[in-house]
Amino acid sequence: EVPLKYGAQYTGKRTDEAMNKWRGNRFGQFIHWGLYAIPGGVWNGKTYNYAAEFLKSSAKIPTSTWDSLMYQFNPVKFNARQWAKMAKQMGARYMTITTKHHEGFCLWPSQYTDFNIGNTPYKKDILKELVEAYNAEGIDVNFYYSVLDWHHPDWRYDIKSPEDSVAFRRFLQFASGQLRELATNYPTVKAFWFDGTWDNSIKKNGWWTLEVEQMLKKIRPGAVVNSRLRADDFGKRHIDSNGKLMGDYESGYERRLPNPVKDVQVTRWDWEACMTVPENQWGYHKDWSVSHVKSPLELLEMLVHTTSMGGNFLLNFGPAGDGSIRAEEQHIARTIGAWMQQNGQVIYDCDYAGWEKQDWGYFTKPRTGNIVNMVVFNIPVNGLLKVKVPAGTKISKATLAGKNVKVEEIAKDQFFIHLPQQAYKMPPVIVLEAVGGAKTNAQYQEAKT
Ligand SMILES: C[C@@H]1N[C@@H](c2nc3ccccc3[nH]2)[C@H](O)[C@@H]1O
Repeated sequence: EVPLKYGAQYTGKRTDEAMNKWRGNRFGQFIHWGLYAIPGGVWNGKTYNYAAEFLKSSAKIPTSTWDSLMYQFNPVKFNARQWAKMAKQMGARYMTITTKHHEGFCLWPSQYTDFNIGNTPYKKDILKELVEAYNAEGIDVNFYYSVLDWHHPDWRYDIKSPEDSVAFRRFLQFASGQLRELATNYPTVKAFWFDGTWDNSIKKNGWWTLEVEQMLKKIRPGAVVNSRLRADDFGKRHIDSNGKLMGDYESGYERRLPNPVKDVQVTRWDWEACMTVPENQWGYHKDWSVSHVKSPLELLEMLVHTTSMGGNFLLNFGPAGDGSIRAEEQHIARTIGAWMQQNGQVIYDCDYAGWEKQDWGYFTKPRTGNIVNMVVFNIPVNGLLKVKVPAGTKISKATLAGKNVKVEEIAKDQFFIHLPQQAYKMPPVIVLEAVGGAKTNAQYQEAKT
């Protein structure tokens, strides 16, 4: 091991109450909302198909022009309570909001920059409205914060001169101040989701990333911080030079999920995947016809896949500039919500079962008891669902929607589960009572980084 001052501060999963709640939440709503939602990917009559929140760069818009969008921000259809009710109905247990994205515009009245909601026609503190509305629905609120800031004159992509060092040190003070005010003024915040931390300027200031993590946890004991913030003494990010995860959970899965067979080592720590509905749109884009738009079922399968590997799934919504939620996203919330209403118990507080992944779908395991859940996405044509279980496991009971289903042993540690013949519109859940059987030795090598 190399001695590190700014590397991982601990190893293994946190087991304090705040982290157990963060882990058990399992399903979150990501919200990307900022000035980029006003043009929605279209500039001077031209549609840019790249991510809408990058329109400033894809349309090569000067900062002064982009920043004047602030004077147009007046979301007349914004209703925080309606958003929160929709998220509740979807079954989200937490919500992560972009307090400030790469453009540098702040959804809260920051004392550290005028480029904030207070100087828009809307004027009011949108962040406060959202925190209160979501907390009132029993939904935890986490803050996304982009360190990368296209607006701030002291931002640097790299440090190549003494002037760069002086400017960037001022920038880091600015960012620390903003984070302090976010942690202090919104005391119910539960976690911080850092982004925009991949540039050399941050890699060369790993000390600051540890200082921020420690400051936030001092102001908000129990706060959860993602690995994406952190760089160690040598600029290694997420995982330090000794192969140890920094921060409280691994946050490298952006628009992709770990493979349930090849990437099973991800289960050794907490992690979260964030996902767009189109191929690559986080902010509102007027034209979703240019790429595949994932169906509610595709997204539900990703949620179950994530839970089955011990991770959290953060599904993105990009509200329009007027504060409305587009029809596709409302449909997703309703459809997933209907299934979660009946089956949330196989997601919330559930984890990796340690059983071998099979083609029919995914296993999840509640924290306590000898239950293993099967979420079936691929229904066998003959109605006989073949299940392999760890050596020596006996299945004492199997139920589908509370009714017993026949379990027929067909070989050592292999069973047919007789599925009721019906049209399955949504994935059925089979609850197994399983006893005995050694947990498959899901031990894995420490990551070699
Ligand atoms: C969580 C996601 N991360 C941001 C992002 N910025 C990027 C810059 C370069 C390459 C990929 C990026 N994703 C996206 O805009 C979104 O906020």
